[in-house]
Amino acid sequence: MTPADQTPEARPLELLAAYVGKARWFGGKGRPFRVTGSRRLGEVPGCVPEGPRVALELVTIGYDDGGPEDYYQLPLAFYAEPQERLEHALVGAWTDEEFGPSHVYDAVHDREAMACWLRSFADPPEGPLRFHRMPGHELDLESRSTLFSGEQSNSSVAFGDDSLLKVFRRITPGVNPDIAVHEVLTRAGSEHVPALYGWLECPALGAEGETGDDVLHLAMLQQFLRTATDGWELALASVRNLFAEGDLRADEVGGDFAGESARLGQALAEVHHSLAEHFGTERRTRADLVGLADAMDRRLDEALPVVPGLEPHAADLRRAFDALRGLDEVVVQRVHGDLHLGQTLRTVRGWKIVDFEGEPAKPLTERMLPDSPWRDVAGMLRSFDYAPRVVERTWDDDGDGATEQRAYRAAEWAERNRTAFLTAYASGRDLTSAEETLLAAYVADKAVYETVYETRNRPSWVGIPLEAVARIGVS
Ligand SMILES: Nc1ncnc2c1ncn2[C@@H]1O[C@H](COP(=O)(O)OP(=O)(O)O)[C@@H](O)[C@H]1O
Ligand SMILES: O=P(O)(O)O[C@H]1O[C@H](CO)[C@@H](O[C@H]2O[C@H](CO)[C@@H](O)[C@H](O)[C@H]2O)[C@H](O)[C@H]1O
Repeated sequence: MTPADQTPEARPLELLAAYVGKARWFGGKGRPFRVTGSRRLGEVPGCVPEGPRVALELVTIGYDDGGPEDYYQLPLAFYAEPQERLEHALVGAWTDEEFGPSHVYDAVHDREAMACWLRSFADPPEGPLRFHRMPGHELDLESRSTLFSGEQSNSSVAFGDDSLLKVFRRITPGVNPDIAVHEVLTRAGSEHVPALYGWLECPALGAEGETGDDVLHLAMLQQFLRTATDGWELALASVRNLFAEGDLRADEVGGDFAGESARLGQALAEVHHSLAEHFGTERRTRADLVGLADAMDRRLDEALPVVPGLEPHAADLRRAFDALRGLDEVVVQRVHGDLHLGQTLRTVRGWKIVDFEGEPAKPLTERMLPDSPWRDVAGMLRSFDYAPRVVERTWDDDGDGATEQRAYRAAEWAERNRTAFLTAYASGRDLTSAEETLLAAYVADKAVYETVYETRNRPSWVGIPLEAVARIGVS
């Protein structure tokens, strides 16, 4: 039984489709889709008479290309009167079965609506929406919400500098890995993740007579890291520093990032250690490694029609994947699954790692499977490649004729930081040849994933992973 099987209610589905289609967090971009249904998961309690009514909708997305349906969460704020301040977040106007004639807005943009969530977390009410709290933190009910802007798969709302609510957008029945990992690492007292304060869930199945213990995890409330700076932004600033100093090398400029990269490598090693300790490890044999190589091959097969520029490099990529077939065994464990610099935050207390949801495009069941920690390392190595290439592309050169020199220095920055990160991750030891093979395959696989991701989301950036793919054959 899936959320689609639940009783549909009359909703102006085309208005919901128009809103979803242009949202950054919608992962179905580039595919023909329709909203085929919408179910009300519940009303957020904690609202006040002078404010909006807030309800959570689960919309079902069907794809005309025959792919499986997806479910997306739309938290909606219902007002009897139009709200000029929320014009940018308007979903539409209709007569709601519960709330009557309404002007309806995406609730994450609305402070009045988000205050209802906070009150519900502070004093969890009974009802279909189940607000859970972790012990040890008193929520600041006076804090005002601010929606994070930017390129994200979910919607994150900060409550002052006290807490951060991540509203999950694509919903899969079952435990959300981000919540599960934060819960375990918070209880273990890990220094490298923001503490989990609570989460929101509801039963997966609503219609009468249905059974099953699946839940829908809808949102996660966590510690707001008030001194945090995004690792991606720090890396970009370091590259800009380097480019601004025409004659200096990466290790000579003030903004050298290698020390941070090394600390980040150490932080990731510690997180992996905690995850292994609390979720356990498993051994995978040669047959599993063949399965892994097959999966990478399949991902390439699926990417080729989407990104024709991959074709000339397909043989080199497959060679990197094939090398896995010669390995005897690998130890797997719970990992991050989609690690890049944008998932790291530098605070006065060191590096924190966030967003343990895995790759948004993968089915949840796959994202929860144990994997090699080298997948995460590969993700970071790819990110150290991205940062200088992004700056290179947007650098206002004023016709200085130094394009080639910049490309050389970009490569130098990437290499310096990759090495610092990797050396610290491995505590200074050399990688075994099996580890090198694994790492090379994961890097190649990640680059393939990125070519598809960029084609669908930021087509002008597809050259970045494509150039990396092209380098795989020559290294
Ligand atoms: N606990 C936190 N405190 C402050 N900022 C955070 C925290 N967690 C995440 N962020 C910021 O919010 C952004 C989005 O978070 P992330 O978990 O990556 O969301 P998404 O799943 O939408 O990609 C991150 O890039 C980071 O800058
Ligand atoms: O952060 P998300 O979980 O939404 O991850 C997706 O988006 C990322 C971009 O925001 C994307 O990362 C790619 O671009 C980054 C620079 O913006 C770069 O640092 C990463 O190395 C690169 O993979 C990620 O792949 C995607 O899953």
